[in-house]
Amino acid sequence: MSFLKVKGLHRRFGSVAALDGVDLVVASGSRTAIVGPSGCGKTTLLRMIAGFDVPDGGTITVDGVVLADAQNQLPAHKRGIGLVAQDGSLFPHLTVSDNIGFGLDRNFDGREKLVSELIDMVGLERSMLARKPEQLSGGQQQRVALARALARKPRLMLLDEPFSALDTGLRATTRRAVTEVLVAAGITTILVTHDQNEALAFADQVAVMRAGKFSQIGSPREIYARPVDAATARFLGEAIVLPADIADGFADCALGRVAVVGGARTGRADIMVRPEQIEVLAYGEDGKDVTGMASQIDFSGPSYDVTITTDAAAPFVMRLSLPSRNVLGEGDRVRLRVAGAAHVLSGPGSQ
Ligand SMILES: Nc1ncnc2c1ncn2[C@@H]1O[C@H](COP(=O)(O)OP(=O)(O)OP(=O)(O)O)[C@@H](O)[C@H]1O
Repeated sequence: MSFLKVKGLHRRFGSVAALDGVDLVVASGSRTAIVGPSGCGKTTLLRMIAGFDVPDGGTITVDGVVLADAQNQLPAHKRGIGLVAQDGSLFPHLTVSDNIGFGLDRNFDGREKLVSELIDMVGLERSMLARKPEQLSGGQQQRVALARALARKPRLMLLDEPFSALDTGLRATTRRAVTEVLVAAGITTILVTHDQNEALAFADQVAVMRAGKFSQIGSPREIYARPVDAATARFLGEAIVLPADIADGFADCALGRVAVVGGARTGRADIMVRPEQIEVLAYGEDGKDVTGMASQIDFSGPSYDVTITTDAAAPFVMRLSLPSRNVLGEGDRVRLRVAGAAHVLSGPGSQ
């Protein structure tokens, strides 16, 4: 069931079209991740939904109620939407307890109990309630910011790169903890992130933004395996894009004859395979496989990076990361095979 609907949203700042016709539908209780390069409009969109900025055109509705359109603007505090920003934005002079309870009525009898429940919910010790934010780690501060946003029982939670200031380990732990809390509370959530792995791991719907609009919206697997174009493919991970001749469900390309998905497309088109689909096998005579040579080996413990150049008259060069079980040597010969199907990218010139 759709919960949030954004339709035709526009916002200009001078000559910059920060939002250039954004459409988005978010289902009740779901998790959406918005990814896209810096400056593409992600924060502007969240600020519009939260009610901190006003669109030039388009509509935002939640549960069938219009929050913003050309005529109406529901004030931010009446929208029932929580926002957790990159730095948590805690009040430095207030204790953790007062930060969490900030939006609650001072005279509300159950205030202390609710604050204690919220700190439990985000997995922090109650002994931290008396501390000031500066006495907490970055990850703990983000959990307090989440508890503060949850205190107002939001219908929709907006997370604007809330984990980006944390180092890799803490980032994954905090993300998992926050996801658990939001899922348990059944709160519809939108996460903005630069980190494609984070987006794919967090969301049931990923929306890829480019220059003020979404280039593709879909499930993490769909977006990863079936990107609309090469730019979207590369934004979500390493991609090998190569020209091919397509007929009868197969593509003839520099990696041999590869099965394709993507409709009844025939003729010349670009195809994409993910590097993990490339099987690098010991060299040997097998007329079906493409052969090549290894070079530029960078060993980094569990895996290593290697450049493979195919043996064709017009060689195809690709950089792969392989597990360190059998590290290839400089100049080693290999056979190559593509596991699974390649994806046909849409349109000419999608490279
Ligand atoms: N208040 C403002 N005044 C002028 N330009 C603005 C304003 N806010 C945003 N912009 C511009 O609008 C565009 C979109 O900005 P926005 O902050 O939404 O991008 P973003 O995708 O969130 O970027 P980042 O990932 O770097 O945070 C940018 O070109 C930005 O410079």
